[in-house]
Amino acid sequence: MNGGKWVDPAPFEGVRPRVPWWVLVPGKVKWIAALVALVWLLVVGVVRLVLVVVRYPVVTLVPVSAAWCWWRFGLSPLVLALLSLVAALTIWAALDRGSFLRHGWYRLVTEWRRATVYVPKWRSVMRLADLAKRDRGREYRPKLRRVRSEGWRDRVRVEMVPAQSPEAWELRRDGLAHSFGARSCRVRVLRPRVIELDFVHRDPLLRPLPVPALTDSTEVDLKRVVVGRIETGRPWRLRLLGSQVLVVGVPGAGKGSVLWSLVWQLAPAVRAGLVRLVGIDPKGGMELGQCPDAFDRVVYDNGPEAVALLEEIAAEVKERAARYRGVRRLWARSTGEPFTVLVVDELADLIAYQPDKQLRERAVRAIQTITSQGRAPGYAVVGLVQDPRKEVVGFRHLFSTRVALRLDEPQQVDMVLGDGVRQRGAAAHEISENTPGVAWAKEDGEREPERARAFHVTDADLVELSVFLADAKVHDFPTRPDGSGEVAA
Ligand SMILES: Nc1ncnc2c1ncn2[C@@H]1O[C@H](COP(=O)(O)OP(=O)(O)OP(=O)(O)O)[C@@H](O)[C@H]1O
Repeated sequence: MNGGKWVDPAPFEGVRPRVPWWVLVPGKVKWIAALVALVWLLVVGVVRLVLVVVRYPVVTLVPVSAAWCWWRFGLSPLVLALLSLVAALTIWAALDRGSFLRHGWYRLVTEWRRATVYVPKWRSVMRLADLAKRDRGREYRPKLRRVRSEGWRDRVRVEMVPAQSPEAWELRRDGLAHSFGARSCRVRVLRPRVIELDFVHRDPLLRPLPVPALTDSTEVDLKRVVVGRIETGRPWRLRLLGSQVLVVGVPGAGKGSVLWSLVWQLAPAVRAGLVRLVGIDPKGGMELGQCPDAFDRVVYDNGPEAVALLEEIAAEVKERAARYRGVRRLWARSTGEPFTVLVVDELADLIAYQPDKQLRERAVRAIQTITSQGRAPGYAVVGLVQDPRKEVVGFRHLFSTRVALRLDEPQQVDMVLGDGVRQRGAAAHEISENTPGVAWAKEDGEREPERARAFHVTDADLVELSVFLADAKVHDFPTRPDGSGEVAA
């Protein structure tokens, strides 16, 4: 003892044995923890198994069913079942190829591509493309979700890592396409944190589309006029009511086909007087002169006559707008007034290349009035242009629907479709010369642009259109002198 304190005469100097903490946990708790861990492992295993079956239903369920069939009934019934399956699939493919591809073949392709392309390469591509991030020793890797193959493209759903934006993926589109063996890659945002990558393997718009048959039905929906087909096979619809349309493309890109597809679909309504077409063709009638019967009025010039027509329409727009003010917000059939579509081929000839400054300025003012105020009173402008530069169409923003056919430079795509749309994949400057009529279209307010092809309206179709739209004429047939009315053979 030292002043009331205990002093150990011989302190223990050996290494104290270190026992793991769980040794100290009471036995009962250990048993419960082991049970919970076992159940957890079991649940994880079952969930993983279910996920594998959900992701690869064909390659898991078919062999498992075959094995069960063999074990239960023997080899001969199994062979018979497999032959019946092949026969059923062949009949299905022969009877309805579309549904066989969609629900049968593409499912198999989906599983194949997921298992052989996306899963094996995902981790390394994400790391090399700098899309996976490390923080405090933990790796944050984008998650590969659902894969769907549609033949021409694979849709790969991805859950981004925190703090990642779709722009990071848009910047790496080319690298991703090469890494996963696709021709191109596009990025679409589905919802917060989830994007879908389209890996495109071939162009579904390679073949020209014939125009549909002309009908007598005047029930054309001016908000969704079908002018062709989009990549997925659905109709390509252009909005005329409540919108202004700008179509841009280099010579030979197929601007004419977009224009005539519109006119073709409007033809029954034009014939019934529900829609009025007015045209200006500064190329002297090279384009609109192919079917003048479609137009209520048409001017083949970019001079005073064309400007006077524009000013007349601008005045009509103002007058109708004044009448509608406070009564209705948007034109409707019930007004009894025709919906007017002003078609201007080579818009730049009127508003940029016209050498007379006064005429040019008057044309710009009139077109600006029609595009900015024409929406509500039922006036739509369809402007066709080869060159989208600012000096040429300084008020591109007034056109709420913009169509970019084949263009020369990437900057032109930005000018037509707006900033950032090309980065998402709308590469109008990469459209092939061999596919005229293919375009990227974008409506204001919609994030994603659509790739589509307009109907191919041939010269023969235009003759048919002229006949359809020409006023009914009564022809006098030669009659016999006796007045019997029979035509001599
Ligand atoms: N949708 C289409 N499908 C198939 N071929 C098309 C299509 N559109 C146009 N073509 C063909 O491409 C060629 C050029 O088309 P078009 O004259 O319409 O181009 P454009 O852009 O109007 O040219 P320009 O500016 O010189 O008038 C024509 O031979 C036409 O037959």
